[in-house]
Amino acid sequence: METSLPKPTIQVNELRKVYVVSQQEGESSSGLSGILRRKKTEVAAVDGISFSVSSGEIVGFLGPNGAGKTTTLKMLSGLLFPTSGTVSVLGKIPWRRESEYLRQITLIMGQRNQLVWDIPAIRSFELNRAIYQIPQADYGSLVRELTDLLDLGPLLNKPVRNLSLGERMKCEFAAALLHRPRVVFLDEPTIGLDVTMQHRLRDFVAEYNRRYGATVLLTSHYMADVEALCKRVLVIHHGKLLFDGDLVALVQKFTSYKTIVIQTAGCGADLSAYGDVTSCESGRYTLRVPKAQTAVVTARLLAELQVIDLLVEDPPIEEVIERVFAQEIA
Ligand SMILES: Nc1ncnc2c1ncn2[C@@H]1O[C@H](COP(=O)(O)OP(=O)(O)OP(=O)(O)O)[C@@H](O)[C@H]1O
Repeated sequence: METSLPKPTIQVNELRKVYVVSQQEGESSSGLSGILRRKKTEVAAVDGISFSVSSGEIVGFLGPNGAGKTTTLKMLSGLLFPTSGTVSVLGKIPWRRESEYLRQITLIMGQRNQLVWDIPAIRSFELNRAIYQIPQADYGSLVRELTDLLDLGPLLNKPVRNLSLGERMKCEFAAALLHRPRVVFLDEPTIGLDVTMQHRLRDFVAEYNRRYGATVLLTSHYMADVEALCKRVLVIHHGKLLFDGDLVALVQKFTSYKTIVIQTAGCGADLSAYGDVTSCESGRYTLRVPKAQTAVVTARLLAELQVIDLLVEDPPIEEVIERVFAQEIA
């Protein structure tokens, strides 16, 4: 008997979004002629991307500024119509904005806030309770659970404008997840936060995913977020998908060298025969070595020098991603 595979939670096919932008043609002496002589140009912000995400996956969506990430997330959450292509999330077409759909998803944007500025966060939560028709019987326990997970106790009754950025983001997360969405779109959720708060929210996303099996699509310029949360990444550049696969495979595919860090007594020696020396501080040399030669060079370093400690690492993920954007495939 043939068994059919479960349908992906998110299915995107040949998705495109073209913005039409009007631009002033050349220099003009009068403002009026500038208005009259406007040229329309098209920007393909998302240019035919296809991917699918299974239930419960946390997928990182990476790309440089202007790559098309936010535009994609807006289409997936129903805020924008696409120019062409199809999307199905939880079996629904997002831009139809059916309430049954909107009740199962959320979009959290680090640079936008949904909490009302002048009133305490708990009042905004109550507003969301009404909007999402959360039964009164469940509401109390949902608020308590999120309050415990995010340590919101002392924050909920202060006007939002008096909260720090990190405190506000924790309340934003709680407000956006009160209706317990099955699909969570996160657009730069930790932007501008200090390292401790980034860590806190990262742990919270992992816990939310574990507890409720939520599917998460995350954009972040902080690679620590991506490394901690996402086994799989999608890389987008100029609206096109450059890579879809495991983060480990991405590192393997786009790196041609390893970094060897050795601790020696001092920095005086010339180690250029072993590889490119990128730095030395207090006897701690960092060398770049072609991937294929790592084992040989490591053995030589240990045999020929007085090495106190040695570490072999992949290049930092930020560097790998830059290579992907530059399409420098090793
Ligand atoms: N409303 C709009 N009208 C015209 N062009 C737009 C509009 N929104 C975005 N764009 C353009 O579409 C492209 C993709 O933008 P988008 O915001 O999706 O990128 P992004 O990957 O989210 O970037 P960032 O990391 O900077 O947030 C950019 O060239 C941007 O200038």
